[in-house]
Amino acid sequence: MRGVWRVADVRSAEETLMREVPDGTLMQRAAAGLARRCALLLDRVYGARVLLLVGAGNNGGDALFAGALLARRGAHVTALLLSPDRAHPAGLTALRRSGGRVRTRWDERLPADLVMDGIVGIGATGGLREPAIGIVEALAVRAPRPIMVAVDVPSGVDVDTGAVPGAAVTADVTVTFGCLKPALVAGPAAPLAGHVELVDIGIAPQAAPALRIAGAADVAEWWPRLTAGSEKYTRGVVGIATGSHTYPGAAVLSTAGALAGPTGMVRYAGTARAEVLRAHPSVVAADSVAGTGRVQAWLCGSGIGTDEDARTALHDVLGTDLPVVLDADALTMLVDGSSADRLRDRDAPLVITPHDREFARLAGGGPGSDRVGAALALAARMHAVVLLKGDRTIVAAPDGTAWVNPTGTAALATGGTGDVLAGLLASLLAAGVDPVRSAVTAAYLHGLAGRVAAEHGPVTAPDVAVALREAVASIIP
Ligand SMILES: NC(=O)C1=CN([C@@H]2O[C@H](COP(=O)(O)OP(=O)(O)OC[C@H]3O[C@@H](n4cnc5c(N)ncnc54)[C@H](O)[C@@H]3O)[C@@H](O)[C@H]2O)[C@@H](O)CC1
Ligand SMILES: [K+]
Repeated sequence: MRGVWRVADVRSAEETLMREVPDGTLMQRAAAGLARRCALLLDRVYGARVLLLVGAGNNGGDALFAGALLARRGAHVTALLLSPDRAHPAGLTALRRSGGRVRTRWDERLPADLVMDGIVGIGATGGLREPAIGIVEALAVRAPRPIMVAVDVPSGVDVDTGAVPGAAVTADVTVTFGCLKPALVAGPAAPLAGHVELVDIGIAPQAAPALRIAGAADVAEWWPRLTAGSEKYTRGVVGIATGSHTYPGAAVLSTAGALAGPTGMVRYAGTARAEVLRAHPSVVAADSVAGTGRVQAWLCGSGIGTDEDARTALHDVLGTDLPVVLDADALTMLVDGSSADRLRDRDAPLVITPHDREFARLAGGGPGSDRVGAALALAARMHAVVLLKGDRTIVAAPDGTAWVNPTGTAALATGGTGDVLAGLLASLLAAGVDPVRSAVTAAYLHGLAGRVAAEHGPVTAPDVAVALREAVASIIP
């Protein structure tokens, strides 16, 4: 698990460390890491043209010291000071001593193979301002485009939320210091960071992380293991109430997702039973939730519709004391309030898996640009684990913990992939995996499956279901 910390926690960790090391040590470590990464990005440092965009604070200081290191290796380094009176004095001295040049006016002709964005870092408030906006926009359309390296964070983003309030830098690489920050991994800011590289400057935040990122090792650890004594109920039997005459595909896909999980058996309940059995002969099928044998978790939602039968299915699923995943149509039915009593009376875990439009219906407004904050608020209000889908899927728990999924891919933006995800998630719940871990694991493997499927051409939801098995096999020893 990797942690992601907010600005206040980064600052307090920096202050603790700064009391123990000589002045300027942290900035020297940051600048050394930054210069090393920039050198790798350039074909050749000697003779390369490097442009530093230098703002008023220490972020500009990092850029100046890193520029000095590159200048010493023979790069032609020019610092453009956006607030000439406030540029980091020691950084300026170091750059000048190393042969770097300093400019205070933007000029279209300033050459650049590589641009270092040291306009603003964790001290930022609001979007970029002039003259930075004009300069960043001009560089973004320059041909050939220079390599853009953001110092700590791309300037212009809201570091704590990942919102992008106005103009912002789009980086190829972000070299960040000490720890990851929310804007590098979540919200509309995340894609602006490009490839994120973490430089260890020795800080160790003590606060709980604002966000967590699971890795393959976590997923492997949480995945239930088979033992000599395993049978279907120790592995977990999952109930699937999805699909309908009109949308049998949703039932087939969510069942496929469940079968790729650790489940010992899938029981299907609904009117797409013929199609489900044809695709998956191992499934035991019934017409209704009430007529289904013993299960250990339910998935209700996708393709089930919102008619009387669908409402009965939802009501019956929520009436159990089992963990439940609600998706798609089940979320639509939740909004009318008719299941409110059932929700209120439940103690068992509830996981909901909305995309943005479903989220808006449930929450009374879209997630906006603070996706983590919005997901956490809905999780607390509904006493549910919220898996908010997106290219950086968020998992938010009612206790205030939040995760962001690192494996997402645009290849998954195609109809029916959410059904596969929900099936896998329900399968993990039925196996007794904690609801947050189930959601995080399902998102992780689903993303990986999307990537695997994309290696063979354009991706459809059945491809993702098939690739899920390969993704599971690649992670679970
Ligand atoms: N504190 C530390 O120990 C370390 C800090 N480091 C660097 O220092 C940065 C933080 O430095 P600072 O606290 O000086 O803050 P910043 O350099 O992030 O920015 C603060 C300055 O930028 C101006 N500013 C704020 N919002 C702006 C906007 N939207 N557009 C343009 N200008 C804006 C403010 O007037 C302020 O003077 C980090 O991001 C990192 O790059 C690193 O050197 C590592 C060590
Ligand atoms: K920056």
